[in-house]
Amino acid sequence: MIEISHLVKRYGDKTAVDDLDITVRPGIVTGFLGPNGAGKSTTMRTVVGLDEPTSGTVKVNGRHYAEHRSPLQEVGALLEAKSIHPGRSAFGHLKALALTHGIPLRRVEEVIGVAGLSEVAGKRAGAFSLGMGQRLGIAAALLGDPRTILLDEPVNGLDPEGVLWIRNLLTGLAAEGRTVFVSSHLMSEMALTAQNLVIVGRGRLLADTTVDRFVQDAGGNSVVVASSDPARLRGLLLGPGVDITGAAGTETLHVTGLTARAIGVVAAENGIAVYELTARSVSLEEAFMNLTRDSVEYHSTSAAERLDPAGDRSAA
Ligand SMILES: Nc1ncnc2c1ncn2[C@@H]1O[C@H](COP(=O)(O)OP(=O)(O)OP(=O)(O)O)[C@@H](O)[C@H]1O
Repeated sequence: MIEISHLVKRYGDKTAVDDLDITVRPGIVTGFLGPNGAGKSTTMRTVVGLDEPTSGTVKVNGRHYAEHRSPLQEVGALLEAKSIHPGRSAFGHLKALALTHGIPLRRVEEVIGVAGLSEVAGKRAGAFSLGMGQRLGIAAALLGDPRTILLDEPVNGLDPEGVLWIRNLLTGLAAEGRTVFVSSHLMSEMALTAQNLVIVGRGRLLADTTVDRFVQDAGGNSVVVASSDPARLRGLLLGPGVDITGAAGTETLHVTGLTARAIGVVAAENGIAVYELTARSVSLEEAFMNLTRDSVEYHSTSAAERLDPAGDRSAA
């Protein structure tokens, strides 16, 4: 469990984290999302004592990180700044970590296997690809068999097989009752992996919710149905958990809470002709961008804006 209470972190004039209040629970994967510079890495660094909060408290498994007697066995972290000696082999790196933390060498072999690095364990870490480096970082995070795992952008640089591996690994770790807190820019990947989402922008909490709730609040999955008798169809479809909207005088209804298939069956059973039946799923990326639009610090400009910064296209 990670308990972050009124966390503030400032670097000079810059407030990287602004009064963040969240609890990351065990037994589920919690996705940590936000635009570039939102304060995700800073927050994670404070959890493992790499950054001191300006104010507020951060506890992991009930204590401040520094108060744990064997922190690597409490919290495993993959953070952006890697401290791997490039001349060392993957095995050598993990062995050195294990030796300094009283972890048996058999565990090194184990995590090398889990991370899929068995064939390259003797290779210089400096020659590793981005994806192999990520796997080594994750192996190091798991070395102490920690109850809480923090991963900053773990899918960065991984190929599709690696992305799937991470998804299964995180889900498995959570199923074992561990706390899994993972940052990512990939909303669609988080939707598949996480149950809870913490979304930040400019250091502030924007949402602390479940993936299901987030989808629902963003408009949920709906079905558009155009038919010969929308008023009668509406009456037939209405029921608990079903919401139907549609402008008067049009043949189109927007239905949430029922599948397109179920609507088609009801229409057919009641002799109503269906002209259109379209399932619409909300794009999570779109919902995320709507939520964080005002918090994005690093906007790119469109090609048109770059060509004509004054925005006066009539002169062109
Ligand atoms: N050591 C530092 N000194 C000064 N400013 C910093 C430092 N670390 C982070 N910042 C600033 O704090 C803000 C939050 O940065 P942080 O890296 O935590 O964001 P992030 O959400 O992890 O971003 P990204 O998605 O790009 O990795 C940024 O504006 C960043 O420039």
